[in-house]
Amino acid sequence: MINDTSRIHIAFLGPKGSYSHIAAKKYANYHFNKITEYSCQNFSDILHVVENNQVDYGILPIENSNSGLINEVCDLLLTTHLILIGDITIPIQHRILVNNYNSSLKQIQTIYSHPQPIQQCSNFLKKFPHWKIILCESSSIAIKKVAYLNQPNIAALGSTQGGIIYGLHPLLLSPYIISNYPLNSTRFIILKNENLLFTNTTAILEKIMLIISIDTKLNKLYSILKILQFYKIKINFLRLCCSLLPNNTTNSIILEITAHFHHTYTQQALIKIYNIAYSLKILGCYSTIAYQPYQQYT
Ligand SMILES: O=C(O)C(=O)Cc1ccccc1
Repeated sequence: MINDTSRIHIAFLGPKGSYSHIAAKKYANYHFNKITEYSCQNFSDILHVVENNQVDYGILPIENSNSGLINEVCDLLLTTHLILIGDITIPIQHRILVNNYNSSLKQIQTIYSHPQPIQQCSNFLKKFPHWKIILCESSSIAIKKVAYLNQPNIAALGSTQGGIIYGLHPLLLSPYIISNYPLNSTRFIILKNENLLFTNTTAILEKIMLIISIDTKLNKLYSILKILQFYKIKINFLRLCCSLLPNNTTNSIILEITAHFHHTYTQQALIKIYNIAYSLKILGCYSTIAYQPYQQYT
C-alpha cells in the first residue's frame, strides 16, 4: 500500500508515453490535483495492483474505433471484483518513430509496437510486406527499445508524446494516413477497488456495465435483447464470451447500456434480466469524458 495519501496513484500499461499513460494523465487532470503514475507491464498486472490496494485506480483500454473491443481486457473483466467508475475516450494518432529525423520509410526493415497499433494500422503496414513486425507489451516499451537499439532500419509505431520522451522523431506522415480510419479513438475504463457502485452521487451516471451469465442452450440472449428493446434502453456494446469447456452450460455476456440506474425503466429491465439469468453483476455505473481535439488536423 502506498502511504502518500495526498496523491492519487493510477496504474496504466507500459512505461510513460503509452496511449494508456496519455489517457491516465487526461483522466487525472480532469478529476484529481496530484497524481503519481504507476507503470505496469501488462493488463493483468494493472488489475493486480488495484486489487491489492497498491494504487487507487487502474486504467485499461476497452474499445477502439478501428479495431473494436479489446478481447484481452473483456476477458479480464469477467474475473475481477473491481468496479468501474468512469471512462474516457481519447484520439489516437499513430506515428512512425525513428532514431534519426533524416530517416525515410525506405530504410525501415523492422517495426516494433503493441498489437493494438499494429492492428489499427494494418492497411498502411500492408504496403510494406517486407517489414518485420515485432510485437511488444506496449507501444511505449516499443519506443524505448527502438531508442535503445538506435539503428536506422528500425522504427516504432506509437505516440508523438512517447517519441519525445525517448528521443525518437516522427516521420513526416499524417497520422490520418497511418491509421486504417482517420478518426481513430480509444475508450479507456477506470477501475477502483471499492464495494460502492455510486461513489460520486452528484454526477449524472449515464452508463451501466453488466456481466450476465446465461444458459447456453436456451434463447436467453434473445430475451435479454427483447427486454432492452421494450424499455428503449440503448446498447453501447455487447460481447458474448463463450466457455471453451465442453460441458459448460453457461455463457457470459458483457453488456454496456446507456441508462440511469435509478430510473424506473432501468430498474424494471434489470429485474427482468436478473430473473432469466444465472447471475447478474453490475460492474459499474459511470459517466463519460470524451476529448475531441481533432480540430488541429482539420
Ligand atoms: O500500447 C499502448 O500504448 C497502449 O496503451 C495500448 C493501446 C494501444 C493503442 C490503442 C489503445 C491502447
